Amino acid sequence: MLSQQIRTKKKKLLEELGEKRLPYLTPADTDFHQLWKTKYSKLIFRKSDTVPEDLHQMVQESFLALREHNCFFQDLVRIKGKDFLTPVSRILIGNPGCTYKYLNTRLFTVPWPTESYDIKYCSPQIHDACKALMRLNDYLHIETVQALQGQNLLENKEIKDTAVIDRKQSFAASLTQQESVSKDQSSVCVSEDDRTLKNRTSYNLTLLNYMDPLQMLYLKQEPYFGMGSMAVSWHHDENLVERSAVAVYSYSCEDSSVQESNEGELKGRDPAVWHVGLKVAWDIETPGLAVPLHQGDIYLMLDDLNMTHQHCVLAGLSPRFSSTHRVADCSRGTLEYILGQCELALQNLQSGSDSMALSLKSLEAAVVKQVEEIHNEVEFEWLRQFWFQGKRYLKCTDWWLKPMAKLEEFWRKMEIMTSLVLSEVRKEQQIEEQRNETISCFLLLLKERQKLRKEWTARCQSDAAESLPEDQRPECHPFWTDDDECNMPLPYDLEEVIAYLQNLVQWIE
Ligand SMILES: O=C(O)CCC(=O)C(=O)O
Ligand SMILES: [Fe+2]
Repeated sequence: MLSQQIRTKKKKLLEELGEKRLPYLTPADTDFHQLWKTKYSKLIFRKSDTVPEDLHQMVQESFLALREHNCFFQDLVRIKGKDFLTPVSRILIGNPGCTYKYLNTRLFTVPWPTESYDIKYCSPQIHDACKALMRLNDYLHIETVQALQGQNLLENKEIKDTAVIDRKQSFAASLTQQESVSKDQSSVCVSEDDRTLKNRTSYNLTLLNYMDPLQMLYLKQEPYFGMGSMAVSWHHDENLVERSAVAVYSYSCEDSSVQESNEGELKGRDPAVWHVGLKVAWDIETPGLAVPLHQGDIYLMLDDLNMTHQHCVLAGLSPRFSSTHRVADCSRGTLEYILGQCELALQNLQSGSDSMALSLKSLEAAVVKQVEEIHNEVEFEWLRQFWFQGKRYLKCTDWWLKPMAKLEEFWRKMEIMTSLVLSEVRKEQQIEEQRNETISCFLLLLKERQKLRKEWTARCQSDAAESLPEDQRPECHPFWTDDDECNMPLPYDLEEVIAYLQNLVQWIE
């Protein structure tokens, strides 16, 4: 649905609700487990005592170490064209070179220690923390696979049963078995199911959240059910592989002296305790669910739960960390991908015989379009996203600095390529069909570039941006003015270039 329609629908619902609130259940309600089983069955909960004690210890120490080293940051996200600072502070940890985009913000992983990568951390504790979270990731992966197998969520029941038997044998043994009966249809499907299972559970990163409610001046109130203060508003998780699971480890630093309100005494959820809230999307019939989360509890959102339902995080009174493991859709989100794109674009650039004069190999519309698209992608999805987050990544590791410098070098070459297209266009030549097509494509992409540059300049100058401490303040980079001696072939502001091309297009038509 279009976001405008969603907004209208949401607004209408809230107006209809007025002072009334929709019902929701907590463990204090008799129907709680029945509702969970029937309407929220793909939400899996594991109490802290099911998790190995040494893992708890490692993970909890990591959270505290990362907080100690000031590695958590509020994100300056953009929703419906407005800038907001998230109440929770975050850090992304995961596979080297991976990114995760949410609410128009691309977060870059602090890499966890991965074989064959030489990663330098700012302190040994940060290294240990990343390592511990990778161990938690492995643990949650196994838990998720088991939960999915237990839930009959694989396509075909019969095949699923075979798969379970297979997994009970050693990996090597099951491989041999599959080979020996490879002509057997069901066995082929088993491996397909295995692949599906792997694709939907191989968490490649975790987004860590931290919030101390007592430090927050204002928290939004949950609007539909009256569930109280929210740390994270209702949402679907974005940018995930379709039907992939999400696993969350929750660590609220509960003080044993804080008295929990007696069960049954209160109406609704206990405001002292952290909860995850769930609702069925676009459904006001089904009551909501508020599940209390205590120190070290885990929950999983399996299969399409994240699509059919929304979730939110309801704040308690104590500071709380969570580690949310995801299968990010990295098809356009890895360093490897964007470097590959840049190399593709630069294939259209050639240096002449004197090796100084640069020129373009092709002026074909499709080629120019592809190059200018990649130019926009590297500028707005990578360079500006990265520098917008200030120097935050340097708190943990310098891992991204080199790749960013490389991407900027590529981008500079693409600025030259854009200027070369422009000078070709300026040459008065016989006007041919192909040239018109090239100019229109080119113009469209420059307009997009200009629009996005304006948006990013504004984003860097918002009140929220300027309220941030110096070391977190967004940097509008790359940025240059006409007097800068930076040898840029084109101005930052493309207004005049666009006006010129616009004119040309009109004249041709
Ligand atoms: O902290 C949690 O329990 C979940 C947070 C969440 O929903 C998110 O970060 O997307
Ligand atoms: Fe979420």
